[in-house]
Amino acid sequence: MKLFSAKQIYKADQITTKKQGIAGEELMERASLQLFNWMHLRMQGAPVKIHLFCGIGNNGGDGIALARHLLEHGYNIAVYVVNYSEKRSEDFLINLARLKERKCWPNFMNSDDELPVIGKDDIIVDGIFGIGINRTPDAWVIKLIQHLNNSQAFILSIDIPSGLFSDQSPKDFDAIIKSNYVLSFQAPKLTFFLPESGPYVEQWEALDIGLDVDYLSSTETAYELIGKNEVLTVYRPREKYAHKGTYGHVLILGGSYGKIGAVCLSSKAALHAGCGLVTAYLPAVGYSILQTSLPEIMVLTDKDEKIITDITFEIDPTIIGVGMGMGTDDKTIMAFGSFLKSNEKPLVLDADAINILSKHKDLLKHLPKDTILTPHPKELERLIGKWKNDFDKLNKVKKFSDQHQCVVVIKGANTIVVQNGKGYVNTTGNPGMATAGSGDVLTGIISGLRAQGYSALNAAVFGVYLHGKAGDIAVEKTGYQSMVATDLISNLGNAYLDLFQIPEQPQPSEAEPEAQQ
Ligand SMILES: NC(=O)C1=CN([C@@H]2O[C@H](COP(=O)(O)OP(=O)(O)OC[C@H]3O[C@@H](n4cnc5c(N)ncnc54)[C@H](OP(=O)(O)O)[C@@H]3O)[C@@H](O)[C@H]2O)[C@@H](O)CC1
Ligand SMILES: Nc1ncnc2c1ncn2[C@@H]1O[C@H](COP(=O)(O)OP(=O)(O)O)[C@@H](O)[C@H]1O
Ligand SMILES: [K+]
Repeated sequence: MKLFSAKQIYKADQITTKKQGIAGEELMERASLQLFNWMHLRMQGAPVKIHLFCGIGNNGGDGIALARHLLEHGYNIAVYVVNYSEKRSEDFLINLARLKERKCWPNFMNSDDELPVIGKDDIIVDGIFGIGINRTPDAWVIKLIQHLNNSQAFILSIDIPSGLFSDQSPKDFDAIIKSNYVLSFQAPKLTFFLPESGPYVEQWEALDIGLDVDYLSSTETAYELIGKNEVLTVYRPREKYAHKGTYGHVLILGGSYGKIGAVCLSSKAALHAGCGLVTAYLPAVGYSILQTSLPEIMVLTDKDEKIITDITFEIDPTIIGVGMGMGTDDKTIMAFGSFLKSNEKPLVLDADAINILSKHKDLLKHLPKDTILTPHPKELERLIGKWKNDFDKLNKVKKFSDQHQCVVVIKGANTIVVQNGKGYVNTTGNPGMATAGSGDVLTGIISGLRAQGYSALNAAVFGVYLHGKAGDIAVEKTGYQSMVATDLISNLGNAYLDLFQIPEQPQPSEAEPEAQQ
């Protein structure tokens, strides 16, 4: 699903009204009817108090139009106009007049007004600011936002939580509505998925308001949301006459004394991701551990007992995954440096391989094109330096990936894969995955996919999706706290199977007569 910028949404709005020959207020009417239908379906006329807080722009206009529909269906509403500017939008004014015609008089709130009492079982509709916010709100509006956040009432935001900017980071995090549910027009916004602003969106849903389909489908966006539909388009089916050579040979290179487990996890994950062969290359101490615990995996050892000191081998792998548990001993750095200078195989680099690159930036020029790097936030900071906020981080990563022609996997709650100036935002995964070794599993999965012939970008995007999906399936049996990295590997098969599961269709109830032929 495309993640449009505010500029693109305004453009879609313009093109839609022009092509469909409708006025802006008709589009607002469509939007507010969608909001109303969503609420009415769930509330079925329940007499719960609904407080609608509306700004003076089009987001407020949506709120005022929604208030009219709720009123006409007998809902118990209170409408407030948050009067933060004199510049009211035209469509807001049209809808305000329509509401007044129905004898509903909003409460006009100004800076020195008392804050309204809100019960914790009430519902708040947040239509204060939409994607048109362009500066930090005034202090009294921030006070109102805080008051709503502290009310414990359920908050339903129109389009975007008020105070969040769709394409940049807010400066004041006290000035943002903490939404329980966001009904976002046409598509969600990138900001819903970033670590700083994501916590303001508990749940979201996109409402189709019929924006021009040609514009939406032909417009390139800087970010895309990755779900099942998107990964199904890259999935490569297994062929009947295939043999293990068809699916590539992964070499997993890493480990040090006390961290052999990292190599075990990556190697096993690569195999479960479907590659034909896996060899692990690790310090001698790891030999028996690997051969005993993972009989399907071949092992090569360094001459050193505890660390990697020399990376040379006779085998011909399809792709090499490096860095898990490897350490940053001087001898390992030397070995990794000379390996990079002579290597021509595609690479997936994680953990200490990234840490070494961060300290020895001269080595970056030896990365083969399309190398995949999978840093967690600390490793990323070592690699690209500190960032001011999430948007600054994304821009820095795009620059780094362009400069070094690589794919960067920004790991986190919504992992984002970056290549060629575009970001792919993953939707699977859960906090149970914040556990030792889950990153090692991801490197293994991506390496396993790359070996099977997936492009670097597709291996990263699909690998991140499968990893998260395996976590989502695993958590149903383990719960968040007791999930461990091995559970991700055990559920990788289920994650593959889930790709082809069709959601169950609701069955007609027995009471309903069957349709006549
Ligand atoms: N195609 C779609 O998706 C459709 C979208 N629709 C809806 O339109 C919404 C966008 O509406 P919008 O452009 O009128 O902006 P909105 O967010 O209501 O802000 C109002 C104005 O306030 C101002 N302002 C900004 N920051 C401020 C601040 N801190 N303190 C004080 N003032 C501030 C600023 O004006 P300025 O003062 O800068 O001139 C701004 O213009 C969108 O989110 C969706 O709900 C639907 O109606 C149907 C189709
Ligand atoms: N809250 C979360 N939601 C979803 N995924 C998460 C969350 N926390 C961590 N993960 C995922 O778990 C993995 C952790 O990687 P990493 O920190 O490198 O672990 P390790 O070094 O222990 O192997 C990443 O793929 C990350 O995206
Ligand atoms: K809003």
